[in-house]
Amino acid sequence: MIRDLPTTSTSAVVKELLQLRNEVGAMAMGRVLTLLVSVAEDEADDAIRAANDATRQHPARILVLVSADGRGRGRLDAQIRVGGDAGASEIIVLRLHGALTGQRAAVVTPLLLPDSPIVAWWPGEAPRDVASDPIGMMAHRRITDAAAAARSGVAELRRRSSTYRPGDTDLAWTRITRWRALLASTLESEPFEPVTAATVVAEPDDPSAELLGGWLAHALRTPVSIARGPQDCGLLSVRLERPSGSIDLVRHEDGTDTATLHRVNRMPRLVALHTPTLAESLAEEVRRLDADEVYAAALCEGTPLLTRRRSVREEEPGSRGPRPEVEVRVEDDAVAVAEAVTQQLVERVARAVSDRGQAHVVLTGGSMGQETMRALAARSRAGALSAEVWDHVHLWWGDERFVPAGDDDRNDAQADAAGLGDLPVLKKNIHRVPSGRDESRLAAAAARYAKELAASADSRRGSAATAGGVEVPTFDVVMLGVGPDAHVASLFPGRDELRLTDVSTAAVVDSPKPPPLRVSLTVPALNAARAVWLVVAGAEKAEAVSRSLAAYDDPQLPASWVRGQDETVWWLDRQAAPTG
Ligand SMILES: O=C(O)[C@H](O)[C@@H](O)[C@H](O)[C@H](O)COP(=O)(O)O
Repeated sequence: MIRDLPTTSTSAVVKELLQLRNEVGAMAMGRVLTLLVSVAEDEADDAIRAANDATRQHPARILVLVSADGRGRGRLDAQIRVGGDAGASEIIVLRLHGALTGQRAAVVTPLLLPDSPIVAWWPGEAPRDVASDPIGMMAHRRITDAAAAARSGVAELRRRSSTYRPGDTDLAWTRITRWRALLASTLESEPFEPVTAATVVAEPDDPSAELLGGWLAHALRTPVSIARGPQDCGLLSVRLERPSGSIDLVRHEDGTDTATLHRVNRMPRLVALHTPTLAESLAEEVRRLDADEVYAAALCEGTPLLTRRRSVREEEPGSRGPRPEVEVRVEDDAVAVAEAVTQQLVERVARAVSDRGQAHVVLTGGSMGQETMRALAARSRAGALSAEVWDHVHLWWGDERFVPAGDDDRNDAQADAAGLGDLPVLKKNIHRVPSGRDESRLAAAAARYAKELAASADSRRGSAATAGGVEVPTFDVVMLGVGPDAHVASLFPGRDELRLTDVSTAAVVDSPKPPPLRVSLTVPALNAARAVWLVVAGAEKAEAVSRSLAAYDDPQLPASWVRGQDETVWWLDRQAAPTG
């Protein structure tokens, strides 16, 4: 039953309410909780809906104070809903106009039940100090939502922290309950090792990430950094570093409410990671009346300890201005492409060694990986670079198939067969990706490769500052073959690995191109290179090439994500080159 009372008074509302309760058969009002909602007009409908849903599981009266229009004469419009129209209880909506907007506590007091608990909720903007606000002062608990504030969510949390009083809570905190539960249960299982550092990756200015980081910093007494992920990605991943390797909880961005938990020596585990709706979060908070001490510690003691990192891939398309320049070079056929590429490669290597004392080159697998290795071996045999130069050359792979050492399927074995052994490179400078066949060992292999990359990271990239992040040598040249689906390395279309921003390697399972298990460098690791060269031949690649050239960070076209710091070159044969 719904009763509208336009231009009314609080005493008239009380009278009407008593009468309605009699008519519909009043529910027991004894100790029922009152949810006091303070909201602006444009947010009122959503808030009432969420409050109604939330209190279906946990019966409560809902008293909504809508600040309609602050100008003009004071006026009160009311609406009362009881029975079926009010879910589990009763809803009283009070629309305040003019001077009455400043007297919300006085308006609402006659409608409160003696001795019954009060929870105050500000779905949008909240007062600076909620506990000192007249409405907040009446309440046992005060629920804010930093994510809904008009100003920066992180700045809003700082306010909450500086004015915190027991009983305060924030829905940005409630939204991470499941994250906390998953991380806590992972740490409670073997191996019981201390966490030495942690990183939370999230969209910029995400208050939930801030609170999760604060919780980790306080609970684990460890350095925690917040790294920027792509705009609008929400809370993306958490990495906990331990001596035996890291734990990574990575949310899937495909709307499935799932995540993958990666741990050393364990199979990656698919876990449910539901992001609660507004009503669900509210229901969780309405359920308790005691102060949330864990929230208090995360907010007040943890968040001030956080450090901030910019991810290497700093912003998303659109916010980054025009697409970076790429160069396209076309040769007659695959052999000519390999010739041209390796001619440039030896020049770059010589220059790098003379300028910086070493050269780091990333090799590709696939058909062009073999073609370029054959050409490079021939150049080396012809004396293209002196032994002193070769002594300072490091070779890496952009990806590797996770099969046993020496298996014909391995990219390094194919490079060996194509003449790698003819290059006078020091054995210790040939950085092969760890081999194996067992999926349970894949994450550890990726982690080991990341460690090896980090050990070669030069100081210019600030190894200390990037602990737990993308630590790789500044590659002089990264060569990448491109698949007909536009994959590069083992970064396949639409897959989560493409969006990793703060790890240098990814363990890939279920690769659409066989074999299924692979280790790949990530986009930030590849893009840390001075030069990224996409090396492609064959008509079957033409479509992938032209679509990738026209795109920019398209999740369906991994080749459109890679680019070098100084240059990005597409080396194509005629068949792969776009026509016209
Ligand atoms: O391990 C791999 O499969 C590769 O490293 C892969 O990224 C390759 O470079 C492309 O798939 C192109 O391969 P093709 O040139 O053989 O098509």
